[in-house]
Amino acid sequence: MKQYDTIIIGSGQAANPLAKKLAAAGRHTLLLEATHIGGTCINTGCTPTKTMIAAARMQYIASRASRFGIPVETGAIDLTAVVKRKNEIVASFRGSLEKSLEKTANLEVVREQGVFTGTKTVNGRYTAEHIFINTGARPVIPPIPGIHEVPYCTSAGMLDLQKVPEHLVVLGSGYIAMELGQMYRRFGSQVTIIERGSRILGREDEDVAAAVHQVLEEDGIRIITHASVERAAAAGNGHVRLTLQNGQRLEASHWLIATGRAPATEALQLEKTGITPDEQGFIPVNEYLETSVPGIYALGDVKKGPAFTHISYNDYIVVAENILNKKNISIKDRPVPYCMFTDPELGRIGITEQEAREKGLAIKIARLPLSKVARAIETGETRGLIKAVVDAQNGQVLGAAVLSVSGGEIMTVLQMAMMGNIGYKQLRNAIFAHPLFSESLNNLFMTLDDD
Ligand SMILES: Cc1cc2nc3c(=O)[nH]c(=O)nc-3n(C[C@H](O)[C@H](O)[C@H](O)COP(=O)(O)OP(=O)(O)OC[C@H]3O[C@@H](n4cnc5c(N)ncnc54)[C@H](O)[C@@H]3O)c2cc1C
Ligand SMILES: NC(=O)c1ccc[n+]([C@@H]2O[C@H](COP(=O)([O-])OP(=O)(O)OC[C@H]3O[C@@H](n4cnc5c(N)ncnc54)[C@H](O)[C@@H]3O)[C@@H](O)[C@H]2O)c1
Repeated sequence: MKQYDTIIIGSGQAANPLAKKLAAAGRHTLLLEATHIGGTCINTGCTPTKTMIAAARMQYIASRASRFGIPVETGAIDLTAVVKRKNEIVASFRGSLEKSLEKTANLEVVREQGVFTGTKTVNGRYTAEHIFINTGARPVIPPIPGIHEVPYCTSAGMLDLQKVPEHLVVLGSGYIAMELGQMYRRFGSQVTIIERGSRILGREDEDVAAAVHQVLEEDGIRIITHASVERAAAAGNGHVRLTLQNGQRLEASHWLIATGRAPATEALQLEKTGITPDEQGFIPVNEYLETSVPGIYALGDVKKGPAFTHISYNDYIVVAENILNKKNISIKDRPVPYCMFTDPELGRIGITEQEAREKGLAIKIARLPLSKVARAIETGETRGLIKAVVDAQNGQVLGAAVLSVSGGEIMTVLQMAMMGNIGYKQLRNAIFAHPLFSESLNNLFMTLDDD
């Protein structure tokens, strides 16, 4: 049995900085990774999608150039070149991470799947007092009759296609569906999105989701809501025939399943540690990310909660500070900003209007269409809106949605205001450089000018 101070299972977004930090603090650390160093974010998530979405935006800009007086001829996109650029960027990110882990003293990286064989024992030969589980999540495949007899893709497979799909049908309408659906539409595919709920982006406010819906329809994407696939069957030449619950039939050259992600806990054999996952397989943790077994922690998507890279990274900060610096940092009430990388982007922070009303909070809503923003008009990017939820009593910003070019960056300005307790009246009168998108925060909060 090899004894370590720390074992980390999975090279996710918390694992890598944590491994380096603990090793540097003199703790003999083992990092086990089943496939690629860098986890989902670098290999099949954020990095590759945002790299390819940049190509789709380039195509969009080129296609509109003549409206700006610039004579640009656009043709079919070269998907092979797009994928090659993506592979190079992914390889460079992964390569530099691998190198930095390799040269970390006190750290061993082993390419193995981690499986518990005892409370604090992994793979029958490694043991440690502290064990961190950072194994992430995998796509959920819904139990649709016929699904396993036809070809379908998950998000990872969509990033390696060498030919633009003729007709891409996307199941689901979360971030993956929105980002990849719009990307392939811009690459030249016919795209249909199927959502079982009454609208896309079910967690967002209705007006915000409606604005995204409008953008996608303007881009030529067909969206079918209240729809579920009753069965799937092969339709010849590699195509798939999907029958909806109302009898409607769709023929897809490619079928993307984007119906959510489930925690990667099955292979861990958690029963050997005494940890009981919840009914969806997530590992329950307390506000310090400790599981029910002292010394074992769960970080990132494998625990329940928002599944984003920056949240997993913050999980690392929380445990590193608490263990090494004897702090008492909790994940309770931490801000959860996020950004959906459609074009325009949807930057989000804090509470939605819907959540605030359900809680019975006294709120004011500030709303500004991008068509009223000088910078948006000048740059020809008037699609979208900015919306903020404000505490009616003390004027503090409680949440915001920014559907705009650079919407994530503008949202971050509002996040900073929330972190610094800067109320809407200060933002309304603040001096922002003209003509920035962020300058429109003056106008956004002028819409609340009742005093
Ligand atoms: C298509 C896509 C796009 C995304 N875009 C964004 C984005 O723009 N912004 C954002 O914030 N988030 C995005 N996300 C989400 C983001 O990728 C995750 O939230 C993030 O990677 C955090 O993951 P993690 O730290 O939990 O672990 P992961 O990054 O999922 O890594 C887990 C690692 O553990 C390994 N592993 C699993 N089981 C075992 C085992 N038993 N033994 C050893 N190793 C194991 C896996 O191989 C993997 O390498 C995206 C996700 C997808 C799928
Ligand atoms: N920009 C980003 O930060 C970003 C980008 C991509 C992914 N992610 C992360 O990846 C995770 C997974 O994303 P996702 O888009 O797969 O899932 P999701 O959970 O966000 O959305 C799934 C959607 O599929 C619908 N759905 C589920 N089953 C269905 C069915 N059988 N038929 C039709 N519709 C169905 C749901 O109603 C929901 O709208 C998210 O939690 C997110 O945190 C983040």
